[in-house]
Amino acid sequence: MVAIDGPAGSGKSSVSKEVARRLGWGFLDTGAAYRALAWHAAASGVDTEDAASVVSCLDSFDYAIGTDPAGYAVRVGSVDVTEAIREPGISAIVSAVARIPEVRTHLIEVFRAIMAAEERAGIVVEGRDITTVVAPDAPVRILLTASEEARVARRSAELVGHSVSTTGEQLRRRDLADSKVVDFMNAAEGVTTVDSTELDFDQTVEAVIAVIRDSQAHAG
Ligand SMILES: Nc1ncnc2c1ncn2[C@@H]1O[C@H](COP(=O)(O)OP(=O)(O)OP(=O)(O)O)[C@@H](O)[C@H]1O
Ligand SMILES: Nc1ccn([C@@H]2O[C@H](COP(=O)(O)O)[C@@H](O)[C@H]2O)c(=O)n1
Repeated sequence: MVAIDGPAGSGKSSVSKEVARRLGWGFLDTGAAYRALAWHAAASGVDTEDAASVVSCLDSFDYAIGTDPAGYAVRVGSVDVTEAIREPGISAIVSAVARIPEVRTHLIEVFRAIMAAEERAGIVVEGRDITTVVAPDAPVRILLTASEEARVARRSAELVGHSVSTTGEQLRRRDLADSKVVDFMNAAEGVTTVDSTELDFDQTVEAVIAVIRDSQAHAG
């Protein structure tokens, strides 16, 4: 198993997905669950700033996600929310949902169950607290970083019709809120940092695979 953490826009999901595809492994995007819960709470008419109300949504949160890096759907009940959870409106409210302890406890159990059920030879799991909380014993743990400037530029290239300054402001606000809950800016002991600021996408994938190969070689 490979655990990858990092700040918003550092390339966690795109790089992890490609690494998993090349290795023939599964891929788990944990941020999708927090986003889907934020979507579910909003769709249920709940005030996402009110922790008790969000917690009351957990019983009806029927969440499913695939682990095939070639393509996976995110579902809440019978609704495919794969696209909807990427909307800036969800990005704006997800941190308030993710800071609630009961939510984190619940979703960490969901992640561990998905990881345990993976049938491929391994799984790449990415998020904010995978290296430290969800899977601190993972054989390979990586902090994927990039300068704020590079991350804003990459995210802006994806979000057509949004100004760079608005995108940058949203990314900074989300990192600030999220980093009050978990530390994904500094590598914990035993975690290898991959800084992609000066790397293109393919070089970053190669750098992550090199860390995995190195760890496998040392494990014998
Ligand atoms: N090394 C790189 N060079 C250039 N572009 C990159 C690189 N790594 C990732 N990207 C691009 O940056 C964008 C953001 O990447 P991605 O969505 O994977 O980040 P993330 O860390 O999962 O973000 P978030 O936490 O906000 O979901 C994507 O368009 C991705 O293709
Ligand atoms: N392990 C994680 C993963 C995500 N979060 C929260 O979810 C938000 C969305 O994550 P993305 O990776 O899809 O951007 C993120 O901003 C965090 O609030 C988390 O807390 N822990």
